[in-house]
Amino acid sequence: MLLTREGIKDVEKWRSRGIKLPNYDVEEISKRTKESPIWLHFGAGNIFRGFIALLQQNLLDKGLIDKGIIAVESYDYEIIEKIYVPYDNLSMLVVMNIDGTLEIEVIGSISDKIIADPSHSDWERLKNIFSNPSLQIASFTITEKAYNLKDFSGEYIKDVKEDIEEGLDKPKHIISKVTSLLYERYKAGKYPLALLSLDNFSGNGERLFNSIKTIAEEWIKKGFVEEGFLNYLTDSTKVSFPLSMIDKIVPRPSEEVKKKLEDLGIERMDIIKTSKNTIIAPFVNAEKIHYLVIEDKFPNGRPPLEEAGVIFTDKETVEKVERMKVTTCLNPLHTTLAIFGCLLNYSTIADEMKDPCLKKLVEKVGYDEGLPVVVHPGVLDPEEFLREVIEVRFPNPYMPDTPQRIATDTSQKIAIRFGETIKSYKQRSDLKVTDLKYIPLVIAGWLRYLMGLDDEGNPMTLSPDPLLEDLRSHISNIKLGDVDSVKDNLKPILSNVNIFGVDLYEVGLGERIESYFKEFIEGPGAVRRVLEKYLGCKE
Ligand SMILES: NC(=O)C1=CN([C@@H]2O[C@H](COP(=O)(O)OP(=O)(O)OC[C@H]3O[C@@H](n4cnc5c(N)ncnc54)[C@H](O)[C@@H]3O)[C@@H](O)[C@H]2O)C=CC1
Ligand SMILES: O=P(O)(O)OC[C@H]1O[C@](O)(CO)[C@@H](O)[C@@H]1O
Repeated sequence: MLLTREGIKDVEKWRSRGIKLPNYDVEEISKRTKESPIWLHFGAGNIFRGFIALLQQNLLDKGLIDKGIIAVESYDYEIIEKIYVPYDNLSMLVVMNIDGTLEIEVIGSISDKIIADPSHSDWERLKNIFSNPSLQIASFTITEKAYNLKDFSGEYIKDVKEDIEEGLDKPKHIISKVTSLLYERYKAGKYPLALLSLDNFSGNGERLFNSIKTIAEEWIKKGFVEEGFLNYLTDSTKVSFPLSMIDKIVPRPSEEVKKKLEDLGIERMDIIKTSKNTIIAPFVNAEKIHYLVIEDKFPNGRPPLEEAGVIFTDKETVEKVERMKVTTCLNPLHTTLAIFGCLLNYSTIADEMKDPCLKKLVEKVGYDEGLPVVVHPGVLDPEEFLREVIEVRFPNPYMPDTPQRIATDTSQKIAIRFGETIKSYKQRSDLKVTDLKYIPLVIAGWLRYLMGLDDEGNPMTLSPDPLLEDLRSHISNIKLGDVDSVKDNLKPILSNVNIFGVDLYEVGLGERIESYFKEFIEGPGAVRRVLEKYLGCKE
């Protein structure tokens, strides 16, 4: 059995194996989408295929719409060559239920794919789509770092610098590419459009807006575009940047799932790692539970995604719900498990939840330190959400999620995941920052992680992170077992407002973190001993 448009025509074969097929004519929908595109999605990776495309498939299945989504890849073209082209843009979603059952569904709602590179023939097509009045949404799952125009010293990064100098014709950075494409839309008739960031961080829409605006302003200064373009971008009845909160755990594809699919007779299910480090397969494995809350600001209309379970609401509610998830009830816990999971040599998040120390640590970070500063968003209940994360989602033994995946880019996430809670404690008159014990313990754990040695003292591979070299230049002066070697080496990190959102010494936590760190490096096994000491979790 082949996952291709031809292959899925043998309907009985797929259905007899319990695999759900699109309830619509995939070819016909693809044709209509190309004639009159409504939705482009930048970032053709796992979450797009396993969540966003599923929502559109639900609407297509119900006959509520007649167009799919066009996947756009601006960074890792191998994804398109190896995972889209050979499978006619189809993907296979494998939902891992908590009772071990799998729900398998072929997703046909990705109607076309585009390589967003000015030197590729697709670029003209992309410009045409951006000039088409029918387009309603350009959405993004491109990872948090892709929105950055500057490095930590405040300088434009190389590609951005060159894009600013060279103008609209050959942009390299995704934000310059999108700004250049928006200029096509502006020239074609100032048509409305929603630019929807679905990346997992606070104020995602605002950050997308600010980055695009910065490029537009630089191009105005250079005379490449006129002021009117900026007016178009800043007029929310024309171009909107809705905020969103996205939540579905979509781990990297697992070998076990691949084998199960092959056992069902499905061929060519190989997992690949691209040269840009994307780990991807023709299938996507994911949990069933998901939440998507979006600010309802779509100047050119949108598909009725509420019929697929999306919550549309106002900006304030999205902000609250997003703060709840990203800064207290899910992602800080995930990062906690990532750091200590790597140090203690765990290979799945679910296994970590069986470790009494780690379960207790996430309970402390979530219930004791996070919940007190959460503002109830109304549309979801924080305590219930947190309970579901700790009791149902993280412990799902069938989810092949790894601490190493979540540890990726920690330096980019830590300000939001922990810094926001620290700031809230600082602002509240009834709370003291120095009441925080477990968040500082996790931050000290991250510094210990950066030593690149597990708790036994064996070398471990650190997950990719754009600041890794920089951070390691300080940490590598410190030796496991030599508390005196700490000296002032942690100071440049812990005082860096760009990393934590606050200077941890100024708020009164720097010394506490240093002290936990010193305990963590006392020698092999110290990480486990320190957790036992502070959590009282020794079995
Ligand atoms: N995987 C998950 O469970 C969830 C992910 N998300 C968000 O989606 C993002 C992507 O996640 P996945 O699709 O699972 O990862 P992935 O690794 O499968 O795909 C990453 C995508 O981002 C693109 N990308 C990476 N760096 C880029 C850059 N500098 N410029 C432009 N594009 C770039 C890649 O080319 C690829 O299309 C996450 O960082 C997160 O913000 C949100 C909710 C759940
Ligand atoms: O740490 P990241 O890369 O943002 O991923 C966090 C994980 O948790 C989630 O926030 C769950 O929604 C997903 O983004 C992802 O599975």
